Amino acid sequence: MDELDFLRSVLPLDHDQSRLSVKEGFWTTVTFAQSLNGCIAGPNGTQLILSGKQSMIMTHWMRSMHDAILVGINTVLSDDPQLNTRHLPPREGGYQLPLPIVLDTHLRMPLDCKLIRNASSGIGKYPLVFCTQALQDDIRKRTLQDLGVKVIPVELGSDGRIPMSTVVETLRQLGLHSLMVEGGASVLSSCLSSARDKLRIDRIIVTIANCVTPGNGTHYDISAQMTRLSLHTVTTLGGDIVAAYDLPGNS
Ligand SMILES: NC(=O)C1=CN([C@@H]2O[C@H](COP(=O)(O)OP(=O)(O)OC[C@H]3O[C@@H](n4cnc5c(N)ncnc54)[C@H](O)[C@@H]3O)[C@@H](O)[C@H]2O)C=CC1
Ligand SMILES: Nc1nc(O)c(N)c(N[C@@H]2O[C@H](COP(=O)(O)O)[C@@H](O)[C@H]2O)n1
Repeated sequence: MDELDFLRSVLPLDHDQSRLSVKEGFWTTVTFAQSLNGCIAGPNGTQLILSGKQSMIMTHWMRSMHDAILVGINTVLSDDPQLNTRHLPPREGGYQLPLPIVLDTHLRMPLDCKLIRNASSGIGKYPLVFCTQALQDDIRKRTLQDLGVKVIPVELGSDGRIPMSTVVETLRQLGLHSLMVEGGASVLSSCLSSARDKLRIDRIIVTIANCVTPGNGTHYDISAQMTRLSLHTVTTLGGDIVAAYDLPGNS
């Protein structure tokens, strides 16, 4: 099985198998890469390239299939990600890029981050940033908006965070139909925790890279009880294991 065969077997794709096909509803994929000892980043959130070449290409194909891609602000601060599809083979017309979504409660997004720089150079979409309602009239909001960033202030949940249900509802209202959640650790924790009540997760896709990572690496964690997922499909890509899971109760 290659990267595309894997994705065809785990995602509901359209007739030409290039995009997710969920016209009426909304599809959420949660995905991340981890080392064999369960780390998604190094100590203090230092970025680690865990995925091998093939599983990284699989992630970029997955990006090209979703309408939006979401990360937490710490991921932007530590990795300065591009969230694009640059590892895919060049083709005429390029690939549709997902809209970058950042959960940035206190609007800490650097004005010179790659997401903004790429968009202003015409090689990416301007990110959509969710922040607290308290920053509705803040100068930081206006500064980001002046650069082209779309900022959406929302009421925080009882945990002081942006509720994932509000994010999904907003994306639906914007006419988007699919979201790929890429992390980091806190976002994965809150998504996998809130899956029990508000956020419907349709597929979890994990790359288990063939590496062990040193030191006190970064893990995600959930405080709720143990949950057994159901294994949908598993394959190997290069030296990595790539597995797709469903949450219990999702049909
Ligand atoms: N291996 C992988 O696949 C990935 C690894 N990472 C790694 O994760 C690390 C960053 O993880 P974290 O520090 O945990 O930060 P994070 O990227 O998950 O961002 C967390 C921050 O987002 C904001 N936020 C607002 N609403 C939230 C909500 N509902 N849930 C969670 N956060 C919310 C808060 O300010 C919170 O502190 C980086 O080192 C990065 O390299 C990130 C993505 C993928
Ligand atoms: N699939 C995957 N494998 C890894 O080894 C990773 N470190 C990540 N990290 C995620 O990808 C983002 C970087 O994106 P760009 O390469 O800049 O497009 C990083 O911020 C994490 O979200 N993913």
